[in-house]
Amino acid sequence: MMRFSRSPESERFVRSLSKAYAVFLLLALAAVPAFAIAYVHFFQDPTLHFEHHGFHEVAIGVSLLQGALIAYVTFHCYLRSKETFLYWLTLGFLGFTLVYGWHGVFTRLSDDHMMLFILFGPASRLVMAICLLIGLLSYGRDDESALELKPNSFWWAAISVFVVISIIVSLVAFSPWAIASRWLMELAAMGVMLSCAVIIVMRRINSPLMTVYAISVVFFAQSSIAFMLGTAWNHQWWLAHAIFAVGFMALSYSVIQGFLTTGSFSKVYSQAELFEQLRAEKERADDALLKLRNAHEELEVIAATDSLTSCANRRGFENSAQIEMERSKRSGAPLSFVTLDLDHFKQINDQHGHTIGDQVLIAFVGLVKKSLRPSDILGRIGGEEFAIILPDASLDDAVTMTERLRQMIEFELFTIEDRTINLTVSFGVSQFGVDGDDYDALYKVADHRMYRAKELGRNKVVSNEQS
Ligand SMILES: Nc1nc2c(ncn2[C@@H]2O[C@H](COP(=O)(O)OP(=O)(O)OP(=O)(O)O)[C@@H](O)[C@H]2O)c(=O)[nH]1
Repeated sequence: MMRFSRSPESERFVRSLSKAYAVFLLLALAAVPAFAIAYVHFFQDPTLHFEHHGFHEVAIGVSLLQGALIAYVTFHCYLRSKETFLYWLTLGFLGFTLVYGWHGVFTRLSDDHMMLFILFGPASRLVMAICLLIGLLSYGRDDESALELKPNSFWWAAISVFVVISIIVSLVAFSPWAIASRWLMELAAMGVMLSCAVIIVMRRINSPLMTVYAISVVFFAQSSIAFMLGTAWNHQWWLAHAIFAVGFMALSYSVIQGFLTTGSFSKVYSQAELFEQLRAEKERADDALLKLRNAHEELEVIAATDSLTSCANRRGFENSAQIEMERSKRSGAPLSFVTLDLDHFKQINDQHGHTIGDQVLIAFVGLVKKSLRPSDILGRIGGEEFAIILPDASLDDAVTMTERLRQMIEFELFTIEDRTINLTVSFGVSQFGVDGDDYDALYKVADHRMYRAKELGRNKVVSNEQS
């Protein structure tokens, strides 16, 4: 039966297709107002009006409340993240609210002083657009170390500027440039909002919040087009309000999400980003754990190794001996134990110095290791005393092997720094299960026999009590 299966190529193709479709959806969404504007422009009678002062005042009142609330929330985001972008966004909302308020206040003057009523609309959107643009230019570029909260005086100065702007707008409304300034401000607001969208696209800022932000500014830009095509109270004019309101609410939603998560616009994570961070964190933790384990193992090795000769130290040797004795117990294979002590080593130290003595110990260990089987374990018990575990070796095997070793050492000439040193060693041998059932017993017997070898004149192997 034929089955569909995933292949890297098909996966890549679907991924590219999905990405392209996501871009198309965003573009289509951003362009929705344009369709509505075109529809109203071409199919509605532009003289149709809905002049209702009370409704307008309520609508403006609601948007002012939203503006004030969102300015306050943005301000709190700013207090948390100190991002330059966020104080400009706060200023944008604040400026919009303060200037736009007059548009509502002068609703009932619209019949007699149309320009006084109208001009505050584009003025407020232009103020917001400029703040958004300046903020956007600093988006993600803050030098973390230099982030400092603005003093209170800064905010009072900003409020004063917005009040001054409102006064200027009022004055312009009564001037001969009123109509021209309306067009100029509307075009400027549109241009600045579009510039914001272009910057976001050019800088490839595609975090979820900034995507909503981009759509909002495109909505704002289109609301300016609708305002320019409409006249006060007609449907295009109301539609312009609606488009602006949708953009404003979408932007407010972003701010709320920013506030409820990281308090920052640039540091709000999508689910995908969170998973990516989680994966990276886990990788880091696994890596650290592995390093820790390796370090631990290295430490274990160091703790079980003699630093001078690099063979097992007393602790390491005893551990290995325990393991081998357990193995021998389980398998029933013989196991022998040898202790060895260098003869008259003090004389070597006295004659050649301690450093040469060290070199002799190192060379001695090298020689012994060479003659042992890989399964045999050599350990330095202390000073010039060593021990060997011989797995799978009966007492006879151990004696044969030890005798061979004894002779080899006896005839070896250790050459260290132009000095030739001769060495002999005394050995004591014991067998596991015969001379003792645990490490201490086995060691004690072998050590006793080794001292016996010393007594017998050194350079000997002793493996029983009769010697
Ligand atoms: N160079 C060097 N000497 C060591 C080390 N550990 C112990 N020794 C020396 O080994 C010598 C042991 O001396 P003794 O216990 O009298 O034994 P010995 O001279 O070997 O004589 P016998 O064991 O009776 O044959 C001492 O001089 C210690 O200083 C070491 O790490 N390096």
